[in-house]
Amino acid sequence: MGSITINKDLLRERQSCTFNVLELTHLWDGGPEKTKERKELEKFFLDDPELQEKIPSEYLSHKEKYQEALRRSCLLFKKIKEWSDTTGCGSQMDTFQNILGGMLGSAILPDGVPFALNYVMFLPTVMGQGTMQQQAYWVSRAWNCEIMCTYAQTELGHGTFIRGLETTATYDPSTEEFVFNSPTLTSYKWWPGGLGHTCNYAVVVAQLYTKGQCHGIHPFIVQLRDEETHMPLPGIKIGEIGSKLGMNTINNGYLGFENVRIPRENMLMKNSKVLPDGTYVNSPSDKLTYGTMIFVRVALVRGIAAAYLSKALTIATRYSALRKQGEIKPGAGETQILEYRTQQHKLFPPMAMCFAMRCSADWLWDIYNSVTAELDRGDLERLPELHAMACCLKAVCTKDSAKAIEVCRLATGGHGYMNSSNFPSTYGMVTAAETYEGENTVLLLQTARFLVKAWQQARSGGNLTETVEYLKTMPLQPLSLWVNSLQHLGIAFKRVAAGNIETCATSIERRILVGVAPEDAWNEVSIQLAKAAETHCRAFMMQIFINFATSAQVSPELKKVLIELCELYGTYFLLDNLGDFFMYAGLRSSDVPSIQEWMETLLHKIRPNAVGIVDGFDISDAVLRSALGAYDGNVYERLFAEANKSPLNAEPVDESFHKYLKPFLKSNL
Ligand SMILES: CCCCCCCCCCCCCCCCCC(=O)SCCNC(=O)CCNC(=O)[C@H](O)C(C)(C)COP(=O)(O)OP(=O)(O)OC[C@H]1O[C@@H](n2cnc3c(N)ncnc32)[C@H](O)[C@@H]1OP(=O)(O)O
Ligand SMILES: Cc1cc2nc3c(=O)[nH]c(=O)nc-3n(C[C@H](O)[C@H](O)[C@H](O)COP(=O)(O)OP(=O)(O)OC[C@H]3O[C@@H](n4cnc5c(N)ncnc54)[C@H](O)[C@@H]3O)c2cc1C
Repeated sequence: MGSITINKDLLRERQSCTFNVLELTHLWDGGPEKTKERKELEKFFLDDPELQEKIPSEYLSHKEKYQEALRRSCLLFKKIKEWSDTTGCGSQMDTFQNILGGMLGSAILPDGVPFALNYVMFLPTVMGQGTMQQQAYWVSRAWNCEIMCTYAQTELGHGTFIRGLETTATYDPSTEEFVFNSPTLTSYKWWPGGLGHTCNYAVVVAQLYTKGQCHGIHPFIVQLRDEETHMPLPGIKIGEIGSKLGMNTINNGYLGFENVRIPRENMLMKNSKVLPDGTYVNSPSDKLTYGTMIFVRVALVRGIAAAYLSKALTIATRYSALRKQGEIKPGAGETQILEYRTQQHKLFPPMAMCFAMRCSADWLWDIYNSVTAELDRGDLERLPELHAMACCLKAVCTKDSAKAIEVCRLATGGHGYMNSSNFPSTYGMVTAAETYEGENTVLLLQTARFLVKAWQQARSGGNLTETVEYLKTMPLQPLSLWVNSLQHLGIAFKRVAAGNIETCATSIERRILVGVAPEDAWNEVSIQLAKAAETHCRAFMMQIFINFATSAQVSPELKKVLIELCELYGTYFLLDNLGDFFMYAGLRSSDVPSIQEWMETLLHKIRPNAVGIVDGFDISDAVLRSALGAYDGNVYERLFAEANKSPLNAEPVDESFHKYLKPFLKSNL
């Protein structure tokens, strides 16, 4: 390879950018201090040669991949402690978030961190559902990695319908122990991250039986393996579930129980309890058991959906600025593919989505923290709204992100199909989030349940919480003529959501009136219900983005870009769902050409800043891990270098030629 210089087209793009890229980086990170901290953190971890990949993981066997991931995880977590002890810079929680779900983790362990569940689910469950004594004991042990833990809820037979879990925990007052059993094959735990060969403890969710009565599902801490030998304890049947579409180093496992006994104190008893004599004490709300799932859904919107989309966009946009293919005007010379309006339509709306996701994630994180504090004071009033918003934002953002990452891959043509583009592993990571922590359709239906209730509340003149307030006002406002403005977009999205919710509510009512059972009516209308939840989420994201773009304390140049992206978000989804806007928002077909033109003009306006915007995400090459997306744009040299890492290129003639191909060819002479 020749000497590395910055690609000329990328240089030109950077020179023509109209805003200060560093200002965007600071805005994205949450301030200059945060940017500084992130960069120091990245340097500390990514400059360590021991944490760098020696052989691309695609060329390792399944077992080697796991072993290498475990080696790096141990080093990584030692370094996290070193980092916090020596720098005092940033809270450990920030660092963990960056490692487990954020950019840093994806640079060092792109196919998943086998320790993730210890931090993402075990610790939050103990903190949310354990008593003070339980927290004091287990949190420090797990936090300091004296033990390694996971969260075992899903079973072979049930993932969504958790009330149907089959694992049993039966209380034995004579020994003050719970006895765990897996009565059927379908009751085996299946999926928990790190369960296969990494963890020695787990929170296990099981049906609690005491005094002959079942009290539903509850969380327990169960030791799985000996702390010295790591051998499975008697009665524990444990293993790994095998190779998957992605996340192949997170070590998902299975787990069965045969009369496994644990002390009574290992039931997490902050909410409900079993007394030594076996008396069951009820929780103030059975929904509190579901708290950890809310936490992870909240964390995923930023940590997975927005973060991985920003990576895919950086790769595809830089590549599109330097890749030349064909001519727009014959004889005018080959054009950067980013000049094609269709290419801009592939890349710029996802850029807008990325910003909308980030604003929504910040809002969600804030309300998560305030509602959690209210729950601790026994106030459950805002829990349904938090649950509803966490569900729909998790579903819509992971869906948009996965879809957009695939569009980014397609936008890079054949080279995007290479593992060295880093699209396959990025997609594998994000599409998993469409399923785990609540399958997306199921989560949308949870939001719909809240929305239909809110609709009924609005009709009967009751009070409504912040996110559904519009259900009261929207139907009353007269439909006005269409105006191409952000304000009108915000209202139109709410009208569409309100209209969809009303359609569902009246469809259900109509069916019930003619004698359909309410549950059947719900199922019959559920296609529309899932859609209503999505339109509610979209209206929410539109409004949050409008508030953010119009009130951001930034330079006029950057503000202009934010507003353009915000308008693009609105026009893109409007044009993609015209039927809804015709039905509910007063749009007429004669309005459409001007909106189409508005959207096309926005693509044209964003075009000169496209590279600047993705540069503003400030994702280093070590984090991007992409031959197509590196900052210098030396794509072809990098593709060659990556191809030469293929073990097949180690010898000019592979031994299989002599073994198979040569005899075969000769036999045909
Ligand atoms: C340090 C941190 C760093 C973070 C970094 C970023 C992250 C990085 C991550 C990378 C690593 C990846 C790790 C992968 C982790 C995956 C782990 C899992 O999947 S684990 C497995 C995850 N598994 C799943 O997610 C399973 C999905 N299934 C479920 O969640 C539930 O079973 C269900 C919701 C579907 C139904 O439940 P069911 O009992 O049949 O309920 P009904 O329908 O009958 O409704 C009854 C009432 O309850 C209400 N309500 C419901 N939920 C909640 C809630 N959470 N709250 C409050 N309320 C709730 C509901 O509204 C209703 O209210 P109302 O109308 O009566 O007033
Ligand atoms: C990579 C990965 C990591 C995971 N990690 C963990 C972990 O650490 N710990 C853990 O406990 N679990 C984990 N899981 C399991 C995960 O939480 C479940 O897979 C998820 O909750 C979905 O459940 P399921 O697989 O049973 O799907 P199902 O519920 O069987 O869904 C199949 C289909 O049925 C539909 N469906 C189901 N119920 C309804 C309904 N009520 N209404 C309408 N449609 C419905 C769904 O929409 C979907 O289309 C992980 C999963 C993955 C993929």
